[in-house]
Amino acid sequence: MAPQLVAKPDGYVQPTSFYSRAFVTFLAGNGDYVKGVVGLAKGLRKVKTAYPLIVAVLPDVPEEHRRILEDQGCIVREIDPVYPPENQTQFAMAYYVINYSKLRIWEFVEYSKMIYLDGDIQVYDNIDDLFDLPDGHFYAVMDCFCEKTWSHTPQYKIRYCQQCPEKVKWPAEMGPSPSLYFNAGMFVFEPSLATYEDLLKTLKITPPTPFAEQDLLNMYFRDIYKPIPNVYNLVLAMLWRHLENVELDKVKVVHYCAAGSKPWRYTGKEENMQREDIKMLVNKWWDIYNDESLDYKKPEPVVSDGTHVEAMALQPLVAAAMTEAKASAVHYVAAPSAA
Ligand SMILES: O=c1ccn([C@@H]2O[C@H](COP(=O)(O)OP(=O)(O)O)[C@@H](O)[C@H]2O)c(=O)[nH]1
Ligand SMILES: OC[C@H]1O[C@H](O[C@@H]2[C@@H](O)[C@H](O)[C@@H](O)[C@H](O)[C@@H]2O)[C@H](O)[C@@H](O)[C@H]1O
Ligand SMILES: [Mn+2]
Repeated sequence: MAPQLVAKPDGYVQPTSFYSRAFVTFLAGNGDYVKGVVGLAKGLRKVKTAYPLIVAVLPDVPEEHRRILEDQGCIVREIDPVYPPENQTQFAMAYYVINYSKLRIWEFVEYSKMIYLDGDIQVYDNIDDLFDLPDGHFYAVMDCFCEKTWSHTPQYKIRYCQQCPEKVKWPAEMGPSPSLYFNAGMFVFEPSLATYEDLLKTLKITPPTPFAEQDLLNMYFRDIYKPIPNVYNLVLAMLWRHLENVELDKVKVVHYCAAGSKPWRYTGKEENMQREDIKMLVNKWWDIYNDESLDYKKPEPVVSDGTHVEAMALQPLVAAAMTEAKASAVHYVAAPSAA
């Protein structure tokens, strides 16, 4: 059954899908980040999200890892890499160069609203309400400038952080204080081909910087960026840098981005990794990862009496409808000119 098609203002024929909303994450390489994505898929299932999880994979993600993700109810979509212009930049982490490929998710225009989540994020409470935030803005949580990964910046040098702007004030002689800056491990956005093309065009003329695509996104969306509370993306460094800004029992989303905090690689040896709150959060991640009751179960046939079927169970049907819609979309667009 081909879903109805809707022509959008920019001429794109958009298939109305079962979901015009979805979570999306990004996976590159044949390493252990696939564990992060499996954990994320199970965490989203545990909080009973109504929306699917799309995994944008680079070509170097092996078939075996793609199968593992599909068996966990994910919709796996291959994307082409995006490289920054030739550069001599020292990225904060050498592998950040692959993170520019995240920009491909703006092409996922069969969805009107998406929430991007890094693979090293876990969702511990339902955050579907974020999909209802007003359109036309870019929502994300403010980052912290206090880790040494920020030592290249003027704010780090004067110990200024947007998390406590009163503690060390931005000096007038340094000009206007920096715009609010978000962590790009989690954000609410609206896919759009026009935005996608413009982002790639902007990338081509923007010298790369240490935080790679995160810096580019902050510059690009600066005028429509709206901060959301840090319960939606707890950057772990907040625990030892700005504990006064954190209410751990209210946190819904944890971002395991501090050095040594990736649960699937945790050794406890790095700085801050012996903290009780860090050990608790790493164990919490493993409890979900190891919970077999959270594994995806192939769906029973969709019942005809309208009973709500768990969203993740509809994945394959949605993916099939997408493919069919895209095929008919191509046919539809071709028909008028043939007339
Ligand atoms: O080898 C890698 C490195 C990164 N990533 C993806 O890129 C995201 C951003 O990298 P990371 O989270 O390590 O950056 P951080 O937030 O720790 O600075 C990860 O969450 C993954 O989704 C990946 O798939 N494979
Ligand atoms: O490629 C640039 C990266 O930038 C961000 O990394 C974090 C991480 O490096 C922490 O160690 C820092 O303390 C934090 O501030 C910084 O934002 C995003 O989480 C990640 O998804 C990716 O976009
Ligand atoms: Mn991350």
